Amino acid sequence: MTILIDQPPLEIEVNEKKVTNSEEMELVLEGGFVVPNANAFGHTFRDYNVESDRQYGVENFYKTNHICQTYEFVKKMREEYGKLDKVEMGIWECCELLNNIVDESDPDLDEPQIEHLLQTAEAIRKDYPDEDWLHLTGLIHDLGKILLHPIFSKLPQWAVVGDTFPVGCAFDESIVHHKYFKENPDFNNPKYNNKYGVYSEGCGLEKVLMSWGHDDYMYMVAKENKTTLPSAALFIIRFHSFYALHRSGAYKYLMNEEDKENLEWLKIFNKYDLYSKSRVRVDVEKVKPYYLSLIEKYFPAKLSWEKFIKSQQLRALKEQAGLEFNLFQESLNKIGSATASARLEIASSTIEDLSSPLPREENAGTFDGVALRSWNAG
Ligand SMILES: O[C@H]1[C@H](O)[C@@H](O)[C@H](O)[C@@H](O)[C@H]1O
Ligand SMILES: [Fe+2]
Ligand SMILES: [Fe+2]
Repeated sequence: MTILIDQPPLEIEVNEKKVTNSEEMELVLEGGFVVPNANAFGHTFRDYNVESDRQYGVENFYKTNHICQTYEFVKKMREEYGKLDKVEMGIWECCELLNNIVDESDPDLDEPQIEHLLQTAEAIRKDYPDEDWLHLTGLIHDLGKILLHPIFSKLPQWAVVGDTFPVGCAFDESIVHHKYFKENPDFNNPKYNNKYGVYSEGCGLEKVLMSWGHDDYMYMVAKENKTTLPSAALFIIRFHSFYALHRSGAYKYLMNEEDKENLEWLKIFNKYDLYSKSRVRVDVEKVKPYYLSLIEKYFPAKLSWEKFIKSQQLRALKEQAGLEFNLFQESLNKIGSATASARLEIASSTIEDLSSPLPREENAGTFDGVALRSWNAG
């Protein structure tokens, strides 16, 4: 029997079987991957309203994210980060740097990101052994989270992670915690707050500005460094967090024919990205040679990345962070004082980080392998 889980299909159906074991129903993807019934915290995947240890942080994350991600903000970030002339680094080096990064927007995972990359890639590899490009896509899809790294850009979480959505047209109601968009300046701007906004029917997603974060950044890095990965891989990287489209079917009218084909692969990819999240760790050393061979096949040994933002952008970010700070203060009034002071500390340190002097240009050369290793060890 073929059934679908968790959302109505768009153009394709990912074949899944429902099998019964002694106590509960499990969902099995066509290739054999077993979709777990619950995430590592015992809740349904992507439940943004269930009370859990992560719920407060995740909701607060989306509040800030939805208020700060405006059309203007995205345009500036794309311009700045599209330059890609500051740092040279290989793909695997970047994976290793994600060893210390935890994503605050994710209700399903609090493991370091390198685990998530390998879990996704390995789950795909088992079910699609011949699609090596898709294994590598699994490995690299979240590498853009390097923007959070203290020795990289150190952007605040709201500017890096979480589900993404188009800016420049109306925010669809299917977007997680949609209510917080009311405070986004674009919400009341007649240029942007209607179905098409600055876009047109079938214009193609390539032309659509998405809220700024790890997806768009990694897409730029892969594309500009002339990866030989197929267009479906680049599409997956750029839109894998666009749940409003691939899960809820919103914004379909912006797609062109090529987008529709690529969306089929994205929907397959998404099952592995989402449901492979677990506490079971992959043996990094064991799988490393395989992934190094794929990296060599599809990428140059060193890629160019944009690491720092310039003063103008920094100022803009500081203003946004001021907004973030206010949000924290507002929430302080609502929660108990012990947690409140802890939150205040976090908020203030975000502001401090953003106010610290700009890194000097001469620091922005090739990565020093030794320095990187010692940072990791420390
Ligand atoms: O919280 C997660 C996380 O940031 C993922 O990397 C992203 O792809 C998802 O869309 C989001 O829900
Ligand atoms: Fe992601
Ligand atoms: Fe992911």
